[in-house]
Amino acid sequence: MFDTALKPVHPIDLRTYLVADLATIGDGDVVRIVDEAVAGGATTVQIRGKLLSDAELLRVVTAVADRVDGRATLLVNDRVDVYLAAREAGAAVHGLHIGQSDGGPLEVRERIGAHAVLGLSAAKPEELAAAAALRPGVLDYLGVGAVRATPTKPDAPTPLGWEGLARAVAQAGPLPCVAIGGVGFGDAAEARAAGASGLAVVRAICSADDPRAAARELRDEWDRERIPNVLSIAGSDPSGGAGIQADLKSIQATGGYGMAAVTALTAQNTRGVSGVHTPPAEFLTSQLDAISNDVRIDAVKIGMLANAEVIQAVTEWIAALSPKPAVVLDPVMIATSGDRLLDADASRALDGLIALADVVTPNLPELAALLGADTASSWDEALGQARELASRHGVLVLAKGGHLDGDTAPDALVSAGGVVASFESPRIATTNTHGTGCSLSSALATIYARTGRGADAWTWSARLAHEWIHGAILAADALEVGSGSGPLDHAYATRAGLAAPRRDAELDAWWGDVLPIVEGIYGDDFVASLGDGTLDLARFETYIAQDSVYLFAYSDLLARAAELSADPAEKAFWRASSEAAVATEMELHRSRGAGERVPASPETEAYVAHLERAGGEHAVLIAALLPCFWIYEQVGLTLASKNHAGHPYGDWLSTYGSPEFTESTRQAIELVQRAAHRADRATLTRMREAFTLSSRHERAFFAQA
Ligand SMILES: Nc1ncnc2c1ncn2[C@@H]1O[C@H](COP(=O)(O)OP(=O)(O)OP(=O)(O)O)[C@@H](O)[C@H]1O
Ligand SMILES: Cc1ncc(CO)c(N)n1
Ligand SMILES: [Mg+2]
Repeated sequence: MFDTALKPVHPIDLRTYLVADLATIGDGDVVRIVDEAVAGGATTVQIRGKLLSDAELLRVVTAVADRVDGRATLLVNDRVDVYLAAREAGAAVHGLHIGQSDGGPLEVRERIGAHAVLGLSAAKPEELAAAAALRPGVLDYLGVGAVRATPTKPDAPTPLGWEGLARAVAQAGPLPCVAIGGVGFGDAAEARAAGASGLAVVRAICSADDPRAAARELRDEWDRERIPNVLSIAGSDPSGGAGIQADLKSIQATGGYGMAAVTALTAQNTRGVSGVHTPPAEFLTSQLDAISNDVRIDAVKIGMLANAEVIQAVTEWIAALSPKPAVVLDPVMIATSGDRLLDADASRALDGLIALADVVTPNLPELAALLGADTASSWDEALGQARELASRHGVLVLAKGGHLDGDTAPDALVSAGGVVASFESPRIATTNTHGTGCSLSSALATIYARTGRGADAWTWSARLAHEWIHGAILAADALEVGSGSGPLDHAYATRAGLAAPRRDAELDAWWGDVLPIVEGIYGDDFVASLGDGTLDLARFETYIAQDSVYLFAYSDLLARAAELSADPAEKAFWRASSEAAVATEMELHRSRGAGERVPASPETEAYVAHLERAGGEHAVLIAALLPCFWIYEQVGLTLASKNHAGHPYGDWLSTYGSPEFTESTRQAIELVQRAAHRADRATLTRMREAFTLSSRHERAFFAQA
């Protein structure tokens, strides 16, 4: 028997929400359809029977509840009496979903008690604001739509579209929202980008020949974070610091399933390479065929290739793959020890393989060798060479500055058009950097395969890979491997988790949560046209006027973060950020002659209200403040390459694409990360929710213009 008095332990799972609409199902077998859908992965089921009498609906609900028996959240549409009667009868039914006209949520909540689930349909700004203003515990979620015009809800107001959904989700405040109305297969990415917590479908499952397969497909699409299968094609380094050994550790550490085909065997340790044995290239082809004949390959990382025959074998095998996986080529030529790992005459053969890669990750000597040029002596020179290589092969180049001296270790993602994004971090004073390049390229391939979608996926993946490798190098000195240039600690995040709950991966996970929302921001025409300068000036001024209102409130909240900070250095950072926010705002608006302050829009009000709500608790407040740094920095970095003299919005692009803003973002990330280390589980959950909510508000803020 299912105890409906107990609220589901976890918040309601809206990911794959089936509306079993009896009018659509007609004389189909609703119990079978629901049972199949739940078996396929439907997480919540709503029984809707507009034309049935209470008695008829009760019979259906009871029958479905008996079959589902708590394997999914079961809700009744509209009919409070039917829900209460079913619960009285001990049926496994959790609650209700009501419309705007079905009596207010407060009365319904009174009648069904605190533990039942209650969802409400909402779409218009006033409906959303009213729902968000209710005290916690009245509503559990909102059904927001119709996203598209749909025959099953002919009386719905004009469709929201995806940007309308994003605005609605932001105005819903802390309430999770399920997107409904004309949505189905292929919509998960957009719905996630809008900040929704799931997709509600009618026909996609009710009218499917195979409801289980339909539900499974919707669920898999929503859970897009598959574990990617990543294949390393590289050499063996028995000391474990580089080659396939490092690749497998890196792939696993960054969320993939690692496989490896061996191109060459080296006799190697932390002091150098004492021998190389390269089996016949035909045997490599046998290894590769064994994999591609059996395993879905999501990404390939190519490392040491040894000679021209091996390069040819790999080129032919990659060219024949269909569908083509993401390909990262680490052009390994010289080991950290200086020993050659690629025959001198083989560099030319590499050109054919580079053309098949998505990203090439040369260090400075390799970059020069690929161009037949001298090794760059400065970072700017290296960037020029990277751009040359990118345009020659139509490939992205992740130029690595590890070999430079100086107090930072810069990396940069470069395309034929120039620098797409750069990632600076302090150079770590250690000699244990054996295999950093192998590890970085494997991490990049894996993170891309795990999270990559859309135009800037390589940028985010490169950023996450860069942050991951930084942690692995920082942790290297704790290892005791060899007397030369030692390896990294690829397992640092997991190892740390074993000892004390270090949560470096925590913010990676938070960023993963909001990645789709950030992608949505890139997809909105406001940001795209801001970047290429075609944005209508009036729209930009609307945005800037609201930004002025927001920055004033935001600077107060940064000052509050300073007050709440215990650590003097942290206090100083938030206070400086508060002053910078006002200064930025004054500068941007003064230079544009913005008039007096305009009243706050609903989006601005909702965002500031959210930050105010977070303002009581230091850790939650700084988590809520972080997206304004991090998302603006990402947008700024991504648009930076579109900046030029005379760009109509060059001031905005320069502000948010500047190294100073990147540095303050990095500091803000570190401070929130530190607070996350100290937080207990409940606080961490509140921090993560605040971070996600702010990200939604960021998207709505851009979209309002
Ligand atoms: N001392 C350091 N401090 C911080 N980051 C570093 C340091 N050395 C290397 N890195 C980073 O490690 C990554 C690999 O860069 P590097 O130039 O070492 O590649 P590589 O020479 O191909 O490495 P290897 O050939 O040993 O695998 C880059 O992201 C770089 O910024
Ligand atoms: C096998 C192998 N591949 C790559 C490198 C590059 O570091 C290395 N040292 N050894
Ligand atoms: Mg290397």
